[in-house]
Formats: sequence, C-alpha cells, structure tokens
Amino acid sequence: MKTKCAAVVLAAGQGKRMNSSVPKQYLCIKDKPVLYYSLKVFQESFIDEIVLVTAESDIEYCKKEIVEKYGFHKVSHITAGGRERYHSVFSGIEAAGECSYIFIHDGARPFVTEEILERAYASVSEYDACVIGMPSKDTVKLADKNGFASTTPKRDFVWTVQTPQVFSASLIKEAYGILIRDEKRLLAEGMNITDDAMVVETFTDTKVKLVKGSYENIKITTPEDLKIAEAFLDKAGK
Ligand SMILES: Nc1ccn([C@@H]2O[C@H](COP(=O)(O)OP(=O)(O)OP(=O)(O)O)[C@@H](O)[C@H]2O)c(=O)n1
Ligand SMILES: C[C@](O)(CO)[C@H](O)COP(=O)(O)O
Repeated sequence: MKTKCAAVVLAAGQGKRMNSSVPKQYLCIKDKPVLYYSLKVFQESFIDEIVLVTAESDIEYCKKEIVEKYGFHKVSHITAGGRERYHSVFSGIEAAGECSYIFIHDGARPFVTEEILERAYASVSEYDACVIGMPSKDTVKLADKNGFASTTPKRDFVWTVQTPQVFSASLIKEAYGILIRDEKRLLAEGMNITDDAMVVETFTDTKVKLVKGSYENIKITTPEDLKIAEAFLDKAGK
C-alpha cells in the first residue's frame, strides 16, 4: 500500500526553442497533444492527485480540451504557472493537497512510464529525494568562458537528468520556500535554476538519489523531437 502521492505536471512554458506559435505541449504527436501522453501515464498510475500548471490564458482550454475531453479525473487543480519553470513548480506544489510525496514532471516529456514512476516511488520512500536520469552516452566537456574544453568529468559519474523529480512534500516545500524568498539575491549572484534537484541540493542537507529512467523519456524541445516521438509511438504500435 503506497502513501499519498501528488504529481505536479508542468505545461506553462512557451516552447521558444520549438519555434511554433502553438506551445509545444499542445502540438500533436500522431493525433493527440504531447500533454495528453504525459498526463495519461499519471492518470493510470498509483498517483492520487495531479496538479496541472499552465499559462493563465490556457486554463480554460486545458480544462475543456484536455482534462475533460480525455477524462483525466485525477486532475484536482489547474493552476497558473509563472515566468520561469521554477515559478511554475512553486505554484504547483503550493496547490497540491496533503500528501507524502510530490512527483514533479515536465508536461513536455510524454514517454514517462509507470515503471519509471514505480522506481521513483521506491527510491523516494528510502531517500526522501530522487531524480530520474540516465548515464551519459557521450563524453561530457566542461567549457571555459572562451569556449575551450577545460575538464572532462569521468563518464561513469555523468548522468543527464530527466523528470519526474520526486521529493517528500515537506522537503520540496522547504527548499522552494527558501528559493522564492531569496530569489532576487540568488539571481544577482548568478544562480541559474534548471531543475528541482538542484533546489534541494542547494538549500537542504538531503542528498538526491539518481534513479534510472529511460533513453526514450525525452523532453520535446526542438522540432526534430516530434519526429523522434512519432517513431517511438510507431515502435510501440500506438
Ligand atoms: N515558465 C515555465 C517554463 C517551463 N515550464 C514547463 O517546464 C517543462 C520543461 O521546460 P522547457 O522544455 O524549457 O519548456 P519551455 O520553457 O516551454 O521551452 P523553451 O525553453 O524552449 O522556451 C515544460 O513542460 C514546460 O511547459 C513551465 O511550466 N513554466
Ligand atoms: C528539469 C529538466 O527537464 C531536466 O532535464 C530540465 O532541466 C528542464 O530545463 P530546460 O532547459 O528548461 O528544458
């Protein structure tokens, strides 16, 4: 028996790198929006409640054309996101009801699976904080400010991270509380917040466990990702 879990599914981005007038989470792969695939996995899983975060102007559209149309009845709130991803996360975790764990997921990652959610649950139950990712297939170089390779981290220790990123509810609320309170100063100091794990790494003593996801759990970011996504659906016979 699992303890209560909420998911915050992020769909408030503008998708600038996709170069499309329609935000990428609403573009179709085959005949369904990217966001449909992401929400479906959470809807059909052990997750109890889903908070969907969208642009304020898209709330009505999401309610009618995604949540009601596809029967995603676990969506308890559709809440407005903010300028940056981390603002949207903060809005989502504030809206989530009483729960033990919060799964934060990019709505633009349609190939998350129930197995990934199960692995994340097992890990967060043990460590309080985990992030889905995969060992890097490429050698990674850290660049200096002039564009020269400065260091080559040992590849065995390099992971690229995905979502969901999963935390005990009290931990993630504490970490995001500090981030939002000190945001101005942190930005002035040059902090660039690109995922949730780094918020926990920076503001708490809890170590974030890395958990294997899948190389198919891609984020739809640029136009070629839509072609790759179609190929994944073809392969799965969907
Ligand atoms: N202010 C923001 C920015 C991003 N996201 C969400 O966070 C996920 C990952 O972000 P990313 O791929 O960077 O999405 P965009 O910000 O939409 O893309 P871009 O950076 O190309 O503009 C997406 O599901 C996106 O909708 C969000 O909810 N609120
Ligand atoms: C959270 C994330 O999906 C992990 O890879 C990623 O960091 C989101 O960042 P983006 O650069 O805004 O896509």
